[in-house]
Amino acid sequence: MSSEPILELVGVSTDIGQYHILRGVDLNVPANTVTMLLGRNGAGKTTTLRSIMGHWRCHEGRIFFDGVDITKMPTAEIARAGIGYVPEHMGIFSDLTVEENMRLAAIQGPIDSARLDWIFGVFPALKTFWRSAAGTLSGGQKQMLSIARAMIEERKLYLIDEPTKGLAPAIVTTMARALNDLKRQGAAILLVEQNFAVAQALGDYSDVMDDGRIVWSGAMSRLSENAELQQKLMGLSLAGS
Ligand SMILES: Nc1ncnc2c1ncn2[C@@H]1O[C@H](COP(=O)(O)OP(=O)(O)OP(=O)(O)O)[C@@H](O)[C@H]1O
Repeated sequence: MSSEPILELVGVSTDIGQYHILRGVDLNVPANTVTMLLGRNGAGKTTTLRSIMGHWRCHEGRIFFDGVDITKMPTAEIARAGIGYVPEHMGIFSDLTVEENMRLAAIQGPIDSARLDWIFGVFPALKTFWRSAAGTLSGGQKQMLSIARAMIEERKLYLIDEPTKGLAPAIVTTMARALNDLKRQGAAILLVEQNFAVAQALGDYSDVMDDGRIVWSGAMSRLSENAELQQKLMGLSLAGS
């Protein structure tokens, strides 16, 4: 890979209760790239993101972010170090307004108005519903708010779990544009995404998981050109899914 990794997992193993979910994950995310984390349902993608954030604690292995060992750091400190996390189930506060959700997400202080204008440009609905309770937004708007919360301050790395799941095509396009903007600003993104058109359009690299391990790693273009490889790694033709 061309650039130094901003994130490096070395032999990360995580148990949930009695189950061995991650079994020695080795993963590199190069700076200023989009790395796709792919694999069948239950392969361990969400558990990998949660282990990076310290929501699950790995019992073996090491996690380095920007050269610093974050393996045992408290989650809040990991976030402050510069990782934005967008969980699969949104992570927004339904009873609070859009504005309050955004203000709470700005962990370094007041919201930067230029950055907020950029977010309103990408997701105009958030401006329209600024003073509405987040719980009253549509599914797509909630997903936009969830991503916008992570975008409100500059982060070196974003971990984003299935941002387009269940969204209408027009909103998927908006979402993809927002992620592209983040990358153009110099961020790295580790993205779990089942929509192959999105994965193909955004991904520079791809890591495929199976049964708690990375089983293939390489340029996204190599995977998208090779239907046989997709079939072998994921048991399905991604292009047809
Ligand atoms: N809280 C939990 N308790 C018990 N098992 C869990 C828990 N969370 C996840 N698992 C199990 O860990 C395995 C990996 O789950 P994970 O959510 O990381 O997979 P995934 O690759 O993200 O899949 P999906 O696309 O379905 O979200 C699965 O077998 C799942 O059932």
